Amino acid sequence: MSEEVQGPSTPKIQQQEFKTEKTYQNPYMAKETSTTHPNLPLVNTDLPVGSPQSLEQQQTPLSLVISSFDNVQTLPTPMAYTPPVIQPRSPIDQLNIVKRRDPARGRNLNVSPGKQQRYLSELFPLPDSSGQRVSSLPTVNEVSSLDVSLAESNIGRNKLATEPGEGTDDGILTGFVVDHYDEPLFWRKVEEIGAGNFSTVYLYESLDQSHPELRQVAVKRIKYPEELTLAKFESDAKYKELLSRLESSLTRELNVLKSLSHPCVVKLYGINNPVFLQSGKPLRDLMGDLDQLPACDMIMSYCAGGDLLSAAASCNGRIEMWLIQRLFAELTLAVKYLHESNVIHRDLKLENIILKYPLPALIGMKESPLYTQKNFIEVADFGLCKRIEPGEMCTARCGSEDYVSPEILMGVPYDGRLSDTWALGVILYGLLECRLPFDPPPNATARQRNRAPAHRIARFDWKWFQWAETDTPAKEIVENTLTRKTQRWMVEDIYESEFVKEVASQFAF
Ligand SMILES: Nc1ncnc2c1ncn2[C@@H]1O[C@H](COP(=O)(O)OP(=O)(O)OP(=O)(O)O)[C@@H](O)[C@H]1O
Repeated sequence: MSEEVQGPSTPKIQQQEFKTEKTYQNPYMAKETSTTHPNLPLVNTDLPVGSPQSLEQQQTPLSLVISSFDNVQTLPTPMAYTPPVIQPRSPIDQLNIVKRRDPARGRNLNVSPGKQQRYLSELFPLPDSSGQRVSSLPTVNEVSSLDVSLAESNIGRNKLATEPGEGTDDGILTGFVVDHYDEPLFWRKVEEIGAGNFSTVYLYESLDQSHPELRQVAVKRIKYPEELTLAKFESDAKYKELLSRLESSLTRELNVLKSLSHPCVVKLYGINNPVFLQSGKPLRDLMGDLDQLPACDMIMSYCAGGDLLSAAASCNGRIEMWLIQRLFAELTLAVKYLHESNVIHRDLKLENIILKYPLPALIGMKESPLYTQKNFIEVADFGLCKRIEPGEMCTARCGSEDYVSPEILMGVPYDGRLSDTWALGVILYGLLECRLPFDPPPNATARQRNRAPAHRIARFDWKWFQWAETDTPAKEIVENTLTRKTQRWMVEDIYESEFVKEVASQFAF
């Protein structure tokens, strides 16, 4: 082990067998049984670090081998995780998903954030599911609170046949401002600005000048899973279940977005069809007798700087510390606001932090009065969010795998707020170290590179590399978030930290 590489007190965990015999019902596949996996230790995430039990766990034969990394030029990331041929037996090994890499992202960044994250969600499968398998675990019922059926109503139905953006492909979008459904507004498509697993995002410009704030908008067009676009499955019970899951997920995203108002959270300005905001089952209401799913275009605030992952990639991950502090302070404010509003995000990651302006413009604002007056970021992508009751635990296993907390991986009920702060720790580590904490270490052996991040996450197996010898107030945030849930900081603790408080107290927005 290289002497100069010192990490936080990453526990080494005794290899134990899973005791659980829980059976998970996978709605898309045959029943799978979770039993013991020989290679995966049981991680008791409730043990305080330093406790006798925890120390006992450290006496593990699975010691992490860190050899010297003198010759490391780039940080390796496996292109794909090939699951073992054996029957999956632990909750983690049920995460049978393929990693995709977006070649446009992070091309020049010798850090592993330059990849499209593996995605796991039990809520609904990926739209282009050809090469993807979505982990689907204990079924949970996270239905939308909105349960208004507009089946009897004709609102919006006449719009379907002439859906401008998609249907006629003339690049003109007709939309309605939230809660003002009597008067349509029109936008012209400019270009595609982003794409995720569940949507494509476009820049649109207003065709009239009546609403200056709506002059440029980001339009998020939902991609439907292939299973729903193939009409031959329509009679299937499976199709109906999938449609209803997608619908509740979509309405949840829309209704939560509609209720939020914070400078550092993306704004939902409007929608191409009011039914999406008025009905609890808009897809079924709008489909009617038609054999196609209705286009769903969310009209949102536009962030000209793109996402933080791409921005970091564009400067080879070298973002100055003042800017990291500034961006992270805003992110903390946004998440604090969400949690105070009883909303958990569940998909916080670099790709979902979007910059209001391009990076050079943000850097140029450092010395300007705008520095304290304008927000730099918005948090986007509420596709996996959930409104929770105080104290409510979640069971849906979802998120992007590199950012997902150990308790979500292990399949135990989890506090969504603590899983969000775990993701904040991953993000801050990523910005500081130019790699994600649970990527294979820079000097990884071939065996370590083939191991999925999930295995390292379950062991809290991360280390400082670039920051091993240097101190910064940012480190305490990472060390107190990438830790066991019983010790993990809530967002209020992060907000109170020196690193965040120093900057956040200056904001005038
Ligand atoms: N309001 C916006 N302004 C500018 N760009 C945006 C905006 N919203 C999204 N984008 C871009 O589009 C990308 C995809 O958006 P989003 O994450 O909402 O889609 P998704 O399909 O839900 O993604 P995921 O696969 O991560 O769930 C973002 O990473 C970002 O680059």
